[in-house]
Order: sequence, then C-alpha cells, then structure tokens
Amino acid sequence: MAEAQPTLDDLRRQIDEIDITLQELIVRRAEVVTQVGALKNSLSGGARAVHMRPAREAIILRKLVERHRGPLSKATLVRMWCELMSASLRLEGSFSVAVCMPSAAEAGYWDLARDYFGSMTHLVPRESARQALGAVFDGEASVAVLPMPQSTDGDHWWRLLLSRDAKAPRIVARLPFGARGSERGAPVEALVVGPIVPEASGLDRSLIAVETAAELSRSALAAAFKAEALEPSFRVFGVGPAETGGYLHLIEVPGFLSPDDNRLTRLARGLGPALQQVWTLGCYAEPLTDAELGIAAKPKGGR
Ligand SMILES: C=C(O[C@@H]1C=C(C(=O)O)C=C[C@H]1O)C(=O)O
Repeated sequence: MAEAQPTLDDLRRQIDEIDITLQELIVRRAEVVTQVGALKNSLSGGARAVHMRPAREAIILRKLVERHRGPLSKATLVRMWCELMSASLRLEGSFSVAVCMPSAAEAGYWDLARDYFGSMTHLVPRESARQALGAVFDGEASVAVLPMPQSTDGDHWWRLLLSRDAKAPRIVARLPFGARGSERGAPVEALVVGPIVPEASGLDRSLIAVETAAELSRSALAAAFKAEALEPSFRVFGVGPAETGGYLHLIEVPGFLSPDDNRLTRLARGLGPALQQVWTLGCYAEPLTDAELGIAAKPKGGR
C-alpha cells in the first residue's frame, strides 16, 4: 500500500517544530556572543572599541557556503547570516555605520551597507566619502562605507588614512561580500573603514599607499613590487603632489600584509631614492564569487 501523502497540517507541524529548534539555537548563539562581548570589553581595558571582526565574519560565511546543501540559495543563506552576525555585534556594544550617500538618487552604498550590516543596524547618511569618514574619526559612527577608490575621483578619501598610528581607522572589508541584493541605481562597490586592527581571513587583498618622486613610472613601480612577489594592481595611479611634494599611488596586492611585513622594507629598499613613503592602509577578505555562491554566469550585456 502506498504511503499516505502528508497533509498541509502535517507539514506545518514539522515546520513549527523546526522553528522551535532553530530559535533555541539562535538564543544560545546570542548568549555565547554576549560572553564574547564581555571578553572583548575586558581585553580592551574599558576603552571604547569597535567589536566588528570582518575576517572572522568572512571565515564564517565561507564555511557556511561550503557546507550548504539543498534548495535554499547560498546567496539567501549568506544574507540571513549577515543579519544574524550584525545583530550579534550590536549585542556586544554600540555599533553604527556612516554611509556615503551624496544624494537620494545615489543610494547604492546604502543598499550595500543594509545588505551587509542588516536592517536593524543604525545607518547614518553622509553627503560625501570625506564626511562619512569624518564621522568615524569623530567617534559618531563605528565604521564608514565608502566608494571603492578610482583614479578619476575628485576627492581621494584614502589620503586621510595615511597614518602610522596603530589605532587609526583602516580598510577592513569590501562590499558586496555575498551576492548583490536588489539595489538602486548602477551597481557599486565599497570599502568599509573603521578603527579595527586588520586580520587575515585566509584569502585577502591588502591596500598600500606609496609616495614616490614624480618621475617614477608605473612599470618601475610594478617591477619593484613583483621582485618581492607582490603582484600589484593599481587602483589609483599618481595623484599628487602630496604634502611632501611626491606622488601618491593606491596599490592593491594579493594576500595579507601587516605594517611590519619585511617585504615592505625590501620593497622600500628596491625602490631606492625614488620612494618617499609606504603605508599599509588595511586589507579585505576576498568576496565570495558567483561560482562559490552557485550563481549562473550572466549572459554578456545582460544583468
Ligand atoms: C562574536 C564575535 O563578534 C562579532 C560577531 C560575529 C558573529 O556573530 O559570529 C563574528 C565576528 C564579530 O564581528 C566574534 O568576534 O567572534
């Protein structure tokens, strides 16, 4: 005899049981997070600290995607975990995000911030990248969501990060990390900046600012990086003159580079007198790819 099909009530009863189990687990997770927050507060010695750990979040999201199965999309699961981790972060202490939003029509950074930091995190709009970053420097916001730098930018906000102070704000994440949600306007990319010590997630890219004398060519700069096995990509080439008269370049390299990495010392030596200064501005965990997220390649020209 064929087994009886479950009724709608049977299936809903199963869903109700699963929801109870899920909720119990979420309650337990929140209890552990509260302990993490207390531990972080005791380690920071009472100083006001930003508890976000983007590298740890990237590791969690990558593992989540790797072990996922079944019909629910990985992109949706990542979005759910982003909401969960941001809610956790708010349990540990105050957390808010200043977002570069020049006008109501340019809401791309807001959409990215909301997708990553969740709909309950306090987002504050600022008219320019410089103002959003200013909110972090003034302690009005924990982190800022800023446009990915381009050579054509009128205002190079990353120049405000040229500091040797270990507590200065740093680039710590890139958005979107998961799939793009519904967004307004043309798709944009952003960097997250905050007073957080950059950490390696295992698959990272680092951002370096290099100040050179005006005459140094792109190929000479690239050769010096390659000699140290640092494959450079120039995000911004030769804006200047800097305060000290040289030219500033924003360069991205694969991997995690801390300020005391000896490749930087050797790079400085290799560049010789043409080099004036090198700064590490932070790093970001490489975002999940469409292939990792199980998203089919888009047809050329389409979205
Ligand atoms: C719980 C932590 O704090 C935050 C919340 C996280 C989470 O919910 O898993 C992960 C990283 C942090 O941004 C942590 O640092 O482990």
